[in-house]
Amino acid sequence: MSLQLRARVPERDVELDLAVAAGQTLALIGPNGAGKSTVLALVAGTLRTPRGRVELEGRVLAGERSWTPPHHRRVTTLSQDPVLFPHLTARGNVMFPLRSQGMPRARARAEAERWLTELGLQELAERRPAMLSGGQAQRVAIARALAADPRLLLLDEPMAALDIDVASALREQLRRFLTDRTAIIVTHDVLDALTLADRLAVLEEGRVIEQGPTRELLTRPRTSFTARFAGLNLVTGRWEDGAVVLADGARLPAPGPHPAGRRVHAAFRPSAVRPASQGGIRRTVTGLFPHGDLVRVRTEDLAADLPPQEIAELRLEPGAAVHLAVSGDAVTTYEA
Ligand SMILES: Nc1ncnc2c1ncn2[C@@H]1O[C@H](COP(=O)(O)OP(=O)(O)OP(=O)(O)O)[C@@H](O)[C@H]1O
Repeated sequence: MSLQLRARVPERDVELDLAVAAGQTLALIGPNGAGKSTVLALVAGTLRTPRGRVELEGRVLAGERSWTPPHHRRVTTLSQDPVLFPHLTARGNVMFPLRSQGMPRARARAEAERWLTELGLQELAERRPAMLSGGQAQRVAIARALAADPRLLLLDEPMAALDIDVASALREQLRRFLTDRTAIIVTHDVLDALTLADRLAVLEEGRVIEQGPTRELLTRPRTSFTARFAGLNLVTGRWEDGAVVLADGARLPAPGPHPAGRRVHAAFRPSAVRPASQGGIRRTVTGLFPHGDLVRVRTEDLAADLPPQEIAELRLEPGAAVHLAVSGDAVTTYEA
């Protein structure tokens, strides 16, 4: 393992045990206040706790008797808001960490040029941050972060402030750069997790509630937060004769088989859920939300994506009862 973190921060009710293998990217996801920023702060060294241990590439950065200050950790943070030096040009910003590491000026300049070119910024090398767009400034920040050759890169929602097209281009560039680097990314975006992260850790109330390979977790989620992040419905029940029987007795026909009576999860997309004239799963509508050219109908625990015409015909509105059916071949089942 390249990074190992084991820490308790009692004043935040956070207790974590996380590891990232060398060359891998771990995505941290979870609701507000789950502890994601706390992890980044512990690793970057901006938060110190007596009950914590952080090891990077076999070196103890924080332990009972040792402490490496943030600027000696070779850990670089890239946040949503690129913090560039306003008085330096784009090139000057990228050169800065290299010069601080003692690199001679001419070599630092050549290195900076190389990274600016990698990120398609060669034309903007002379510009100061005030003359750059948000996306350009973020690319300069990435060039600066990568030029410093960190042992670990911490990405704190790096695309959150950018518009969709810019974010998508930048995500692709980050994907290339992260291929063999060790990194942690905090994100609320499933695309970031899918394209950038080898593994996913789900945090809730200061604890890791689920972790594993990204694709595995996003196709077979085990918690409602992960399912929602993956855009899936998740229900749990007992397996009986080709169906998952939910707590309220509703039957969800699904592919198996599983041992009779075994507790199983069933995951399926909201687009696989249809209104049923009768029978099916009876639920109450809790909210309606625009979703592309469809409307996402939310109930207590299930979501269905339906055309607006159908919403009107069925008079679906918050508080209305609805019967739902799920096409069995769209359901994935796995043991709980
Ligand atoms: N400076 C602080 N002092 C004390 N408690 C804090 C501080 N910062 C955060 N906390 C608490 O620590 C817990 C974890 O917060 P943290 O900021 O790590 O969550 P997060 O997952 O990053 O949330 P968000 O998605 O809102 O950024 C929360 O209960 C929060 O209230």
